[in-house]
Amino acid sequence: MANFSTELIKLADTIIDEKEKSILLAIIDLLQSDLLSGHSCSNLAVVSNKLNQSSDQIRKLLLDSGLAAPMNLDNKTGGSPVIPAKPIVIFHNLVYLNRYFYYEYRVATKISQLGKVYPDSDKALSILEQLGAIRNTHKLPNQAQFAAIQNCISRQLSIITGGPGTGKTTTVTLLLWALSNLYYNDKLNVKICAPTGKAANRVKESIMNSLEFFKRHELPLECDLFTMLFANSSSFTTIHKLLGYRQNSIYFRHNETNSLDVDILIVDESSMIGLSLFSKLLSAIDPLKTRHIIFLGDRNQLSSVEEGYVFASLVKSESLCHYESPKAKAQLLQPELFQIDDIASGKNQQLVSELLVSNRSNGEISKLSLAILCGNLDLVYDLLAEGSQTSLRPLNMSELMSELFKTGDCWDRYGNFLQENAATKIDISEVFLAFNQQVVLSATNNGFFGVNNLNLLIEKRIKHKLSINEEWYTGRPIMILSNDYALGLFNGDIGICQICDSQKIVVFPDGRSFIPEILPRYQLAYAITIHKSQGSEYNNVNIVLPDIKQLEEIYSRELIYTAVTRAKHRVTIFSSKTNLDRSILNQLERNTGLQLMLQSQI
Ligand SMILES: Nc1ncnc2c1ncn2[C@@H]1O[C@H](COP(=O)(O)OP(=O)(O)OP(=O)(O)O)[C@@H](O)[C@H]1O
Repeated sequence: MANFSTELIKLADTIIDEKEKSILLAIIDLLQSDLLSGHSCSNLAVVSNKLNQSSDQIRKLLLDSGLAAPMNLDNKTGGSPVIPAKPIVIFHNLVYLNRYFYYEYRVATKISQLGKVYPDSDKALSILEQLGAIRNTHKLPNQAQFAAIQNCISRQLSIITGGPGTGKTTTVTLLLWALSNLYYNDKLNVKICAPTGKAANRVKESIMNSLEFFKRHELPLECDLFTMLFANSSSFTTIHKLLGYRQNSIYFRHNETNSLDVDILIVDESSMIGLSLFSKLLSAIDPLKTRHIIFLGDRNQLSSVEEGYVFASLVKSESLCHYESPKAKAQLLQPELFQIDDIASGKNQQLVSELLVSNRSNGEISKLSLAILCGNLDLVYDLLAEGSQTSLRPLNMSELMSELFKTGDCWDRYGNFLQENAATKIDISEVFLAFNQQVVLSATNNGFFGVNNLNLLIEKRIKHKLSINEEWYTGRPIMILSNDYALGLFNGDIGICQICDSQKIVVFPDGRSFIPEILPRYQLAYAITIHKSQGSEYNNVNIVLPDIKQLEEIYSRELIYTAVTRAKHRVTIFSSKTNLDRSILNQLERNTGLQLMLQSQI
């Protein structure tokens, strides 16, 4: 992005008229700042408003400067429209840097190319009948899950969205069983990927748990596919690994000219995928080779850290549940009063299947997250006041530390665990298990209540408990902050230190270990940002919303929903009422032209 704007500024500098030049430079500045905030483009009306010019004046100035060209998707003179070779593209009322227009356009094109709807075959019908029989006897899958499976079987590309515990993984596991039976004679090449290593490991674990669940409930769903999946080390992977990352390159080994050799592709945590990666992933899919591609995710979570709004746009392009409608609100908050069939959103052949009912026993946390989604402040505060699993505390460091180090709980328990095992050669998987029980999530890295300071304070207490002064000790958790393709370590990966024969190593959940000196940039991981917590879950989550003026903009419904839904058993929010209100009432929307493009029948 930096190169783009440097080039653009150079071009704008050649404009002779000083007034025009200054407006152009201001537009470039706004474009860049929108990209940094996650938008893929700028809204012409907003730009003109900020610069005190009319939209027509801004459009004319951009076009006359020679820096921009209009793009009209309806204007197809033989084949697909050609994207103008200008640094700026104006599409409807949106202003793009050329590259980002190209990414969105490529996503939209690919989505329409992957829109194959398969006719109902006898075999498919018979498999659905078998699944229907299982449903009758075992009450699983439920109606919405069944409809989602039906949708996915009948379409080349489909989306399953739903909050935590709504049964996305269960549905996908059943779907894999159905597909392996459908294509019985073929040796299916199935890949299951996610944007981060942590999320890829989690989906693997969740599918294993689903299979265990089926076994316990005696569902007759044995098939070789699962044995094959778990035997092949590359079945569960990150999107970067799947596409074949290359060191020091933004290009992958797999692309439109060297497509992925995969029959069925499942992509988990899709809301975390930024625009450029989404575009590159779809480009590497050959519609003639890949039979099914299924995107899974929670459309209400925070969007990717990078620019783009792809998953939410795709879901919105065919959205069925509007949280603002009174009926939807009533259904969401008291699903037990409604028949599951009322809520089931899937119908045969829909692109998007939405699962709404949580199967988790933690009723309070799912109610709280739904009240947040509905923007119902009264209900949120009632739930926080009355709940045994949910609570609101004032933002106060001594209250926070007493909660985190309550005797025998949270980080105190982790400290006890490390202390009890200090003399033995501890099994690192047990350390991970103890560590992953709890987390502190802050909205920011900096400041008194930021991740950096919280980590220092927590570590000080842990070290005090262990009576040590050393920097590295068994149990010290760190989070990697940048990608290192050579080591195969990625932003967000968490490792834990183990001292073996006086040597310190950092072990990662896949068992690989490194000496700390060769690790890419990292930070302590007792506390992490809410953004970094996406794709993870913990029993006990403590959320901190610091009072920092600059943070007001980032406080949003998506942020607080993402933080709350990381919790499985307990969530405590440390915040002022102002910040919590602000978070719940502020719904983020990113600028994007993707929905317009999808409607344009590319
Ligand atoms: N139809 C159902 N009836 C009863 N239990 C179910 C049903 N579907 C899923 N479950 C159970 O609910 C729990 C959550 O399901 P699952 O892991 O599939 O949800 P998920 O949406 O993938 O969750 P997450 O987003 O946290 O990964 C599991 O214990 C699963 O066995």
